[in-house]
Amino acid sequence: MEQFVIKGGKPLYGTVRVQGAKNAALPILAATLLTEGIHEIRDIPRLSDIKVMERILRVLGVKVKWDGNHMKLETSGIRTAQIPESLMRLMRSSIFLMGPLLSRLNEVSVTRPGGCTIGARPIDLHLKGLRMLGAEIEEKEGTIYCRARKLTGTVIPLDLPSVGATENIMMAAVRAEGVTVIQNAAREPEIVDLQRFLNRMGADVSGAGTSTITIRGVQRLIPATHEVIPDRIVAGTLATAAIATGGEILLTHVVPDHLESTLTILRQTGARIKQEGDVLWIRSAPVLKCVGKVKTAPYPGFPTDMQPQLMTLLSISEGISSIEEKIFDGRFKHVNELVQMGADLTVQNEAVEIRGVPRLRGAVVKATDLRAGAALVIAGLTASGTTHVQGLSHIDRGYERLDRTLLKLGGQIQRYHGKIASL
Ligand SMILES: CC(=O)N[C@H]1[C@@H](OP(=O)(O)OP(=O)(O)OC[C@H]2O[C@@H](n3ccc(=O)[nH]c3=O)[C@H](O)[C@@H]2O)O[C@H](CO)[C@@H](O)[C@@H]1O
Ligand SMILES: C=C(OP(=O)(O)O)C(=O)O
Repeated sequence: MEQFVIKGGKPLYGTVRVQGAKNAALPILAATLLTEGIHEIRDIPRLSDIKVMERILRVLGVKVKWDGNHMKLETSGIRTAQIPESLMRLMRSSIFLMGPLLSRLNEVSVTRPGGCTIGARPIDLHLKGLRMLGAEIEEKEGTIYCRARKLTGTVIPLDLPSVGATENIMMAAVRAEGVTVIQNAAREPEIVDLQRFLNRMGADVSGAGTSTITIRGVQRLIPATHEVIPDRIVAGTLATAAIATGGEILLTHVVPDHLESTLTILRQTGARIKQEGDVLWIRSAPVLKCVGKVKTAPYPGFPTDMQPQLMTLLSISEGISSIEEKIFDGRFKHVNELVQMGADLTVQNEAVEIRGVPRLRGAVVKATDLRAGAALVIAGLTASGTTHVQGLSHIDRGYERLDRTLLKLGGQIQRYHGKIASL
């Protein structure tokens, strides 16, 4: 079993270039299926989720060539519209294949996607959107069959601003006849990046970043070259780790505007943060302070994907804070692990009350999802003694060589394969 062994107590110092965004790269890779030809997608993080997307694309008939973090995809030879259950199950983002394949081949069959256990995560809004565009969808023995003789633009009001449903509908609608309007669309920066890529392919999409996205159907798309945006959650995670360890770091390749809500809260702990162009400078404070009440919310609110990492930081910040999780109903699995490390946390329905303690202590803990894993790594970096973080497959879904990045910043972290004698 792989694990990180972390000796806590070293402040992080140094400079890191932030990786490209997983949540931008995954839908964009799926969107390359919309038309045939050779696409080039640049700055893709080398993550296990990207590997799964690559495997699915290859099964569908796409030829893929890597050059460092850049990927060339030849999408001319698509030979099937069926995605095997074994691959669908590996991640939530497999659902992004629905929209593009339906548009390109008029049919697609998938099973329900897998992914981290952070809540129920239904796909009803994805299916509702595709149905409203004209798809017939039938679920039989676990397989969702989706067919459309023709897709036709319409007004699609979303019951809630789902990121994935917004993206799936955008991709399905780019070649639909007429105009599609997504109301109550999600506004995340990754959606703006998808719009940029689709428009580079010749689509006519506007409004991403606002609650109303308009997609005017076009007849033809062309392959495109695109560089994905920097990962705002990775930037936020590293900033949080620097503050928690009492360090000082520079992050390059960042869009500070994308991190506004995160930086506002991090500053309330007393940390100093300056931004200039695509660089963020973060310096911790001698005493970290509590921040009162925080609620996760759709963008531009405080991101749920930063909630566990912030919880670790507030666990060692003086005073009482609370975090309410408003997006996912099962995203507190890190709480017990942090308590095991000495955090003083009380769960009250959707919220956790956090009473800051002077220091966490090392323990053997397990990541049960991606950001919970990041939170436990930060906890290990600040704790007294040694922390063993298990469940690295979750962390590897979203962070490119996190251990190497932290080592470079002076963190004492090692990845071990197999059993460790002292355990
Ligand atoms: C690959 C990617 O971009 N993942 C991000 C995306 O996930 P994802 O796209 O899955 O998240 P959504 O925005 O869709 O989910 C938000 C909420 O809507 C609910 N919902 C969603 C779809 C649906 O059909 N029905 C429904 O009820 C979900 O259960 C959840 O409670 O946005 C989340 C919220 O910012 C982030 O945590 C994920 O990192
Ligand atoms: C929940 C996340 O991702 P996904 O939607 O891919 O499971 C995440 O990135 O924190």
